[in-house]
Amino acid sequence: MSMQQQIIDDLKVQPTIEPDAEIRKRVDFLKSYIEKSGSNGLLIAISGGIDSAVAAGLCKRATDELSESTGKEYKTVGVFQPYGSQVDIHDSYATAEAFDLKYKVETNVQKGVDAIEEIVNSVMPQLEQEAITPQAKGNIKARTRMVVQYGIANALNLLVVGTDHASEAITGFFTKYGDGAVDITPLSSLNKRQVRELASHLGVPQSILDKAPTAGLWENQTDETELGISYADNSDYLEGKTIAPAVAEKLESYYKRTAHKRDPIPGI
Ligand SMILES: Nc1ncnc2c1ncn2[C@@H]1O[C@H](COP(=O)(O)OP(=O)(O)OC[C@H]2O[C@@H]([n+]3cccc(C(=O)O)c3)[C@H](O)[C@@H]2O)[C@@H](O)[C@H]1O
Ligand SMILES: Nc1ncnc2c1ncn2[C@@H]1O[C@H](COP(=O)(O)OP(=O)(O)OP(=O)(O)O)[C@@H](O)[C@H]1O
Ligand SMILES: [Mg+2]
Repeated sequence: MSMQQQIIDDLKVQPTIEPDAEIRKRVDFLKSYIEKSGSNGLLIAISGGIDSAVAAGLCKRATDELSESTGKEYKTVGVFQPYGSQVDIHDSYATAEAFDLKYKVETNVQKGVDAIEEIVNSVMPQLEQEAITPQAKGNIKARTRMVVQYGIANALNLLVVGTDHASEAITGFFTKYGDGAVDITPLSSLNKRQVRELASHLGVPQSILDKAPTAGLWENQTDETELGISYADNSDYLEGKTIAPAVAEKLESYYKRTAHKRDPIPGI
């Protein structure tokens, strides 16, 4: 079997999808998992990007339908987590508006992130290192967001929803135990193109559909420039199409290098 086919099988990607059926299947998955876990609903961190907008739309449908069928309130809590000021925070609010989120809170992570950065930097000279890099600080931002999310989820008995999908899983493009540390991933097995298809069907605001995907961890970061691979190529590869051999090799190299983020923790 080719490595491409092996990756497609591992990440369970379909070459084509029927968006409405996918939405139904994923809403049902969330509903049955909420019931099985005995939780009161879902927490979704909303960044103003497309992945969290799609996830928020699925979450809200799931908890609305459960509330309706059981007569008990199941919540979707949207959490906006800027670091200082966030230029596109209006898109986070637009997501909440589009899906009529009753519960939405803003938890600025700057103080927490800066305090952790200071602690880490304070020991760098003893370890014969310079101050941490912007990339390492970016990962502290993602992990600080996670700590805040779990603080809220613990208090309200909610499940933390992740936005990882196959186009991120293949490159390991997430922070280990940061945005990768969640309870449930309703977008898994979709590539980025398919996430966009769901977004259109769910009614994600146009300004969000038009934006370049970004982790927003440092200035002018975009996924495609950091990785050096377009989401069109990434999605084609995951649909089993032939892409330029050099690009396929790059994707496969990311996949191998980041296996530790997808595998269970190694033990002896
Ligand atoms: N072979 C191995 N086996 C077990 N563990 C291994 C390991 N190699 C590294 N590690 C551990 O993993 C750590 C490195 O992984 P990690 O901490 O994730 O850090 P890193 O490798 O920097 O990966 C983060 C990447 O995800 C991107 N990101 C982050 C957050 C959000 C988004 C987004 O799209 O929104 C994107 C970010 O731009 C960056 O490219 C190492 O410090 C080490 O602790
Ligand atoms: N500023 C933020 N506020 C709240 N949540 C955030 C923030 N930044 C990242 N997150 C969380 O981390 C997840 C991973 O970010 P990622 O950039 O991959 O997704 P996205 O921003 O929703 O979509 P896109 O890939 O199009 O930028 C987000 O979906 C969101 O749940
Ligand atoms: Mg983003």
